[in-house]
Amino acid sequence: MPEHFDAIIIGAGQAGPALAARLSGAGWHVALVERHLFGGTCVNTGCTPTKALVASARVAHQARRAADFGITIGGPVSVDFPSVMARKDRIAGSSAANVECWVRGLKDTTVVHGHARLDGPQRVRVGQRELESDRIFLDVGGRAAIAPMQGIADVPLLTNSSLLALKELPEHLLVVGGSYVGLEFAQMFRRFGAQVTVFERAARVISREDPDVSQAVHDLLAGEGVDLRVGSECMAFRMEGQQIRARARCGDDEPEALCSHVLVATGRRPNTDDLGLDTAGVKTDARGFIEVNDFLETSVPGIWALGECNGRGAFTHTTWNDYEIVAANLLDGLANQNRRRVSDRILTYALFTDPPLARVGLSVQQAKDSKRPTLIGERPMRRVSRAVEKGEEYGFLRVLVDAESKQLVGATLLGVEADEAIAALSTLMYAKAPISVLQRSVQIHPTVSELLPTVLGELKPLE
Ligand SMILES: Cc1cc2nc3c(=O)[nH]c(=O)nc-3n(C[C@H](O)[C@H](O)[C@H](O)COP(=O)(O)OP(=O)(O)OC[C@H]3O[C@@H](n4cnc5c(N)ncnc54)[C@H](O)[C@@H]3O)c2cc1C
Ligand SMILES: NC(=O)c1ccc[n+]([C@@H]2O[C@H](COP(=O)([O-])OP(=O)(O)OC[C@H]3O[C@@H](n4cnc5c(N)ncnc54)[C@H](O)[C@@H]3O)[C@@H](O)[C@H]2O)c1
Repeated sequence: MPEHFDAIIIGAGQAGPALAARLSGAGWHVALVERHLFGGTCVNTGCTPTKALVASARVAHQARRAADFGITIGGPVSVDFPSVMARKDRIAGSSAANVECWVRGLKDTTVVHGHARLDGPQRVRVGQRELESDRIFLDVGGRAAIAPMQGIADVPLLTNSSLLALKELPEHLLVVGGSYVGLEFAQMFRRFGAQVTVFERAARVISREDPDVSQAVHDLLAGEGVDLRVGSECMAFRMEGQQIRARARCGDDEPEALCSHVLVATGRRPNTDDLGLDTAGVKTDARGFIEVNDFLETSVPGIWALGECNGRGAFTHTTWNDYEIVAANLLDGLANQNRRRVSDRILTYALFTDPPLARVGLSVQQAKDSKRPTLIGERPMRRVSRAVEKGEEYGFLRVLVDAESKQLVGATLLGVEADEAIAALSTLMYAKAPISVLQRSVQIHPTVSELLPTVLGELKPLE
């Protein structure tokens, strides 16, 4: 006999637990199925462990620069890699335990352990158990996608998950893919003392960004001794004794690296291939992402898809926003015209190199493509007094403003505290307020944010 629920949620990543809490809080009888670790990618193999490691790497970097600040450290700075990893494990482990404790404590939520598969539009099988509901929520996330490359079957490859489980510092880490995952790991492992090489297939790293932004991040990492090879096509691998020989083709150049470890950071794929979607008729796109409308409803009534698996966002904050949209539309009694929509979301994210790169809205190229008259304001971080005082002058502030409405349409901040300062700009965009609101505001001195009104006052036409 199937067990009946008011809602079945598959996946306890970033949307599942919060949705279970809200639905069960509203009196629904909920089943939450998780096959592996509570908290999903972000807590266990993504944001939390990587940002804990970025913090350790920053301490090592700053300690090496101690003399710049008039501080003497009595001897060379060394990195105790097992202790760094133990700290990361403590932080991520406690986060995962908190999520698990939270969901297990929810009244009216049944936690089911195991791999869930749809078996028709209203039924889910988990091992021997059959669950039934006319509302099913899929928050199954994604995993590392390994790009096809010659010889990869013959060499050991690491993904974000296995790299985070290493016990010893790699002597020479080769990172394939110079984007969010690859660059955060590249910088931190270099700071821990490994030799690091990045092979990126595109003509530049983080190729979704404007070319000068890519270049600034490239120079930042190169300046710390990361060897970056862009335009690395046709990567091939083979074992050479205990080491891995990697070769690429970059135009006329054929760079090679003899490395101890290879991290593949060539993108993500959704966990939809073994979910029984076909049994219910849930449509996916060519890459396996579940097709959803503006309310995150799939092609099958009564089935929603949230988070990374719907292809509408690949960040924790976008998954969380998906949860808010679905919960509000189901529970908040919103009038039809007030229903929350994915299209209300403004793109924002950070690359947590040190200093970080923070983005909201349009890039310069996208603003040009929009054909709207646009104004641009820029300031190097060396003209931001807080950055000078902190001895971290790398980077710049850039804002883009619609010339007619005088509303902010995008910003790129590269520099110390950029990941925090961007929030004022995204809030301005959500408020659909003219930039005069921020220009007339008083910000704390000395902060990076205090220069945002100044940059907005120094606009010129974007050519
Ligand atoms: C190295 C790295 C660093 C990152 N850093 C950041 C960052 O700093 N900031 C940021 O915003 N984002 C970051 N991200 C992205 C972020 O981690 C993800 O976008 C986010 O975790 C997606 O949440 P989700 O709930 O959609 O999926 P997930 O967190 O992947 O959760 C899905 C859950 O579903 C479970 N599951 C899957 N299939 C089934 C099934 N059939 N049955 C039962 N359970 C199932 C999985 O075990 C998992 O627990 C990072 C990602 C990586 C890889
Ligand atoms: N700070 C953050 O918020 C953060 C951090 C890490 C990851 N993430 C999330 O994880 C997702 C995945 O990140 P990612 O960096 O793995 O993927 P990505 O899709 O952003 O980048 C993959 C990179 O690999 C390159 N590539 C692909 N095939 C290759 C090949 N054969 N040889 C060499 N290079 C190749 C691509 O050109 C691209 O630059 C991101 O979309 C992001 O949402 C977020």
